[in-house]
Amino acid sequence: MEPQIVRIGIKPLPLTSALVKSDRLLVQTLTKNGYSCVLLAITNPRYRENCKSYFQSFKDSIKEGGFGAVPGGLKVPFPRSNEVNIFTGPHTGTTIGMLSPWIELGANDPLINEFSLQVLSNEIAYAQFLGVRKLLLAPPKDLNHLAVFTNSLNSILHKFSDIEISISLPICEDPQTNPATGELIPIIDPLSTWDMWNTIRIHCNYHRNLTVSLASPKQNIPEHVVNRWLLEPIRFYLISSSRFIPNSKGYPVLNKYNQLIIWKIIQKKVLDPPILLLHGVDKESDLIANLRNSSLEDKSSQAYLSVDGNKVYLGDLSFLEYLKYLIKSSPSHNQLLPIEEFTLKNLAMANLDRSELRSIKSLQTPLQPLSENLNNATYKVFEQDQAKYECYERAMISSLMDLINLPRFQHVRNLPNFGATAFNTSSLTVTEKGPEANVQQFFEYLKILVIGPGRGPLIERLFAAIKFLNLDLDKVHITAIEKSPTVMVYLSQRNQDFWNGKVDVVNADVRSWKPQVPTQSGFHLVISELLGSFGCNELSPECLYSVEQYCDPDNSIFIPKEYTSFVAPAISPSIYTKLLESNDLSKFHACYVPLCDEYDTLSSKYSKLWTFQHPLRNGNMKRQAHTTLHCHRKGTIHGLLGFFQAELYNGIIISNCPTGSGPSPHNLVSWLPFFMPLEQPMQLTDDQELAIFVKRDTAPDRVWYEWSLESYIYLALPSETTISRSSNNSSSVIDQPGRLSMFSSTEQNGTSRSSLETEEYQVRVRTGTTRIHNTNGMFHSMKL
Ligand SMILES: C[S@@+](CC[C@H](N)C(=O)[O-])C[C@H]1O[C@@H](n2cnc3c(N)ncnc32)[C@H](O)[C@@H]1O
Repeated sequence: MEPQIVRIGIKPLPLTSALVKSDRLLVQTLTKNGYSCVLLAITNPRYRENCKSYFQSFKDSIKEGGFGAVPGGLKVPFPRSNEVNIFTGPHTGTTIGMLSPWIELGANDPLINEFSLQVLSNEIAYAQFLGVRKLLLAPPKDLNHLAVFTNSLNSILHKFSDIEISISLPICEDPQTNPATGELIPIIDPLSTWDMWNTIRIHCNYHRNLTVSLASPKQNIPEHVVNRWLLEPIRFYLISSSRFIPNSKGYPVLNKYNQLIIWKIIQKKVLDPPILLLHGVDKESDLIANLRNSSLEDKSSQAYLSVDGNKVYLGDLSFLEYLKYLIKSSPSHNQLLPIEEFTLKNLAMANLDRSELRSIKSLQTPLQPLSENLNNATYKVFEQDQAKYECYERAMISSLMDLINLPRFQHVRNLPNFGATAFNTSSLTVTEKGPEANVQQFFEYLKILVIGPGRGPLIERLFAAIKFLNLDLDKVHITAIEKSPTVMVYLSQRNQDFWNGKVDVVNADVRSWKPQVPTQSGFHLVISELLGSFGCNELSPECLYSVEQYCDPDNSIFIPKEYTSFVAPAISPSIYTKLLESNDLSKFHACYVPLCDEYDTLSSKYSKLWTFQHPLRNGNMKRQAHTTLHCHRKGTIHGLLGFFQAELYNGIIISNCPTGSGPSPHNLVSWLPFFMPLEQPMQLTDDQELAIFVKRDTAPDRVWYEWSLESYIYLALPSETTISRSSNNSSSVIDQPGRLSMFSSTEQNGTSRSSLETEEYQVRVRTGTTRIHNTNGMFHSMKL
């Protein structure tokens, strides 16, 4: 799929539409002027008046007990030709429909609600007839009856299965000004509009045809609000002309924060970018237009249309030109993490079908390099991660230095003139016939084992490290064990062509491999990269444990030396929707590698689960961890994101934790996170605690993870209340085993129990829980 071109549309003023009269002429003229689409109201004020008077007479007849005058008898008239704004024609392909904002879909009065639903149904049916498939709907007016609104909306979504309804909302509440002082009052809940959308979407069970359209903010808004919206299906991003300011030449420009939001949205949503929708640019009284009209000679950017001899103002095209410039300059204002840029670019080039991207097919299951052979393209993608190989090379240099400082390996150091020829690793020239020729037997080889070299990038780096240290290659013996027979063909060729056969390349599974010659045992350095997104999920512990018997447990060095798994609660409505649409509950019990534009963590930190250190010394590969995390912000958790951090050697760290969990380079691109979904999303309000349980379990032939969550709030209760409630066991919400976890803040400070009678207790109350997922690895496991 090619990266999608960002489109710019326009919402003309109702007056402009009325003056032009022909919707076809208006849409075609505006698209000729450079807009991709035009938003028009489906019906006009005449329809509103007609509907309202029908409703009034219906209500009157109910009162009078007239014929058929029961609420069920309401039948709102369908719009007539003089009551619609859009007619058939080729232009409907570039027309977006706006549903009437005057209806009250959320009215608690059943009659008004039914009336509104019927008006909406009529408008949608007409839009469907025209082939206008994307419709914009105004937000609910009465937040106290949101359920009424969503119930009507839900029935509409089910009735019109090919229509997309986009609810328009401000990206964030606008701050109010204190009328007395004129000062801005800070926004209490910057996620309030997101919260409204989230409720609507949950009520409608993540319906695929329900999207959101966001209005750009008046003031700068917190970054976490933008990030939250980026996970949502944003169809239109509305930009009012009032958000623009004139630059020094009088041209309209956006301020920095509005520019950044647009760049972030179009970059992160490059696979399906929203349409940028300008409105208000055809206001005759527009400040910027007036300013420019008076200061500039050039009026060429003012668009007009001649209708019945009159000039109708279509707006100032410099707004459109500015947005085009913003889109064009987006690549030089990168808002993405290196891994996001890398994977989105690869995805955009992968020529995926659009519907595939939205389906469960786009959810990859994690690679299993142990049980499946990777293909050439996958290895090539790995090899693009220069930062990873640089870390490995540094770890190799550092570990080799430590080894050659040992008295027994002094002889490996420094050969006169060595390095002049032998370590040109791209055409390695070794003078001996074979690795053991000319080498006196009393020398101890420095024996290095590379496990799973793939196409050889780690071996290449190993030669670079040896060259850097100017070691005597004759006294180094390198064995490489690769289990995939297919990549072995490439690796053997590379060994002959570039490494002069210096590497003893073995095609075997390291777990069943046995050394054939003395140089193939007693390894001093073992290098591998069998790490998955969650650390141990590519079964590195199992593979590395099997070679410990051929190493010196006290002196051998393993790269990586250790790796730790982490988790964080994940927000991912997009993955949840895909899993839901699969109609297969078992899919909620498998693990995935998500696309990088469809997840975020709800907590700012990650919870550490477990660590594998090499050598392991014992064969216990089972692990489990029960940890807690604090979530400051509200949100819906759709799963857990798994990450890892690996220490390659003495402080050289690699990790895929996005905000870092240690001094790892920020530009690693190999590992997206690991995703463990929840069958039932979990709602959290602000400042809740999350308890996470994850287990790594094993059987002789496989390894799997199980996971579950619980959420808690802390309540401050006077001590008497706490004691009486818990002593009579009347409350099931108070954490019963947690009577141990009930604690007094003063008690923690060392004050005696007897002095606490009137103190406050903090009680940890469980507010939610999930089931245990993937019990006994029934749905997902990694084959051994
Ligand atoms: C993640 S890839 C890394 C490949 C290479 N190091 C790179 O950076 O491109 C893991 C490699 O280890 C190999 N492998 C996995 N388990 C193995 C085992 N038990 N024995 C030998 N090779 C194994 C796989 O075939 C694959 O080539």
